[in-house]
Amino acid sequence: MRAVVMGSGSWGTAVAKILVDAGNEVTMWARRPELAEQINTEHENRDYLAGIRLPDALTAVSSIPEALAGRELVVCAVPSQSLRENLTQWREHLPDDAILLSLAKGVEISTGDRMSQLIKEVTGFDDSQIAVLSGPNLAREIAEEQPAATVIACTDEAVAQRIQQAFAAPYFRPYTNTDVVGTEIGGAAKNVIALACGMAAGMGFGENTLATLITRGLAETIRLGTALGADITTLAGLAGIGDLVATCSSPLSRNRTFGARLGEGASLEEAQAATNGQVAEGVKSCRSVRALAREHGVEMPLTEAVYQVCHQDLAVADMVGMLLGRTTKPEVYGAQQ
Ligand SMILES: NC(=O)c1ccc[n+]([C@@H]2O[C@H](COP(=O)([O-])OP(=O)(O)OC[C@H]3O[C@@H](n4cnc5c(N)ncnc54)[C@H](O)[C@@H]3O)[C@@H](O)[C@H]2O)c1
Ligand SMILES: O=P(O)(O)OC[C@H](O)CO
Repeated sequence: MRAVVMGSGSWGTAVAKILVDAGNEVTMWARRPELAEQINTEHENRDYLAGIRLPDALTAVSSIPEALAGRELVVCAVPSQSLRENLTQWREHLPDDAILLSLAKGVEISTGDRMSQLIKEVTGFDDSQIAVLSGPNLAREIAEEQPAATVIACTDEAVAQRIQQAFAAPYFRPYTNTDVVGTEIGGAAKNVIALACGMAAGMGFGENTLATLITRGLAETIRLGTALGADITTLAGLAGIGDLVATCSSPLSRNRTFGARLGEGASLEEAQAATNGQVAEGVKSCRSVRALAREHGVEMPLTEAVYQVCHQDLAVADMVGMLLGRTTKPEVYGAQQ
């Protein structure tokens, strides 16, 4: 396919490399002309993926009209809270028959929109032109060509299969799914749970605590997802438990790392400063995921606790008492408890 990746952060760059390695004609859009120049001449993106040699065939531009002209696949690789603002600028230059693929794992704070909903609102495109990609995909590991898999979700299965073909590289195996809601909710919710796991690790807790947070994090993700119409099996797959395990366990995760800094005693501002401008989506999305849960009458205690730490000055140490002091319950998956 003739593809463009709009956004040159760590995941956008890794995805552009996958698309080239899978045999597509690919360009990237970078906001900063000097970054586009670096990719074109030095074949490296030092700010986000230092040390990774990018394919010679991968080009970059900083002009939006030039980036989008004649593209069949437009990959949206900017953070979720900035997608609306970016897409609004891209809109008039999008080919009418393009397929838009979202990489962002978040829920918009101002509207509660998932990314596919936001894309539909801004572009007016048909659902069959809107897809999402999500899975256990830490950018650096994939840029190093470590084997991994992902999910491409679109309500139109044939479109999902077309994108699947475009992403099939020797080290990257895409699966398809028509459950866009489940795929998106899995990606957004796991960032919040990864913050909680990081906090636990930062406080010095071990694997029992981590496994408990991952498992109960999955339980609340399933409750929210199914309340929104997701298929529970999506959340049992790569875009659910798969991504949850990778993100909650890996020191490469920005969300887990952010949480760990808080658990070690850093303030929110100090943890933010340490990200070097890279997005930890869960810090913002804990607000919108919590709002969605409340709107749908779904209990999400871990998300609530992370929200209170990030936005209501709850001390990380007090989070433990808040979670363990809840009333006792049976362990049931899919129920509203
Ligand atoms: N990095 C990963 O391992 C990874 C993997 C899977 C999914 N994701 C998701 O992909 C999305 C993009 O992540 P990333 O890792 O590439 O992010 P990043 O922070 O590394 O880069 C963000 C990119 O978006 C650009 N951008 C454009 N408008 C922006 C704005 N208004 N504010 C901030 N940045 C703006 C930045 O210049 C930068 O090129 C996120 O939703 C993230 O959760 C990331
Ligand atoms: O670095 P994070 O925490 O944004 O996570 C990256 C990916 O979403 C993992 O699949």
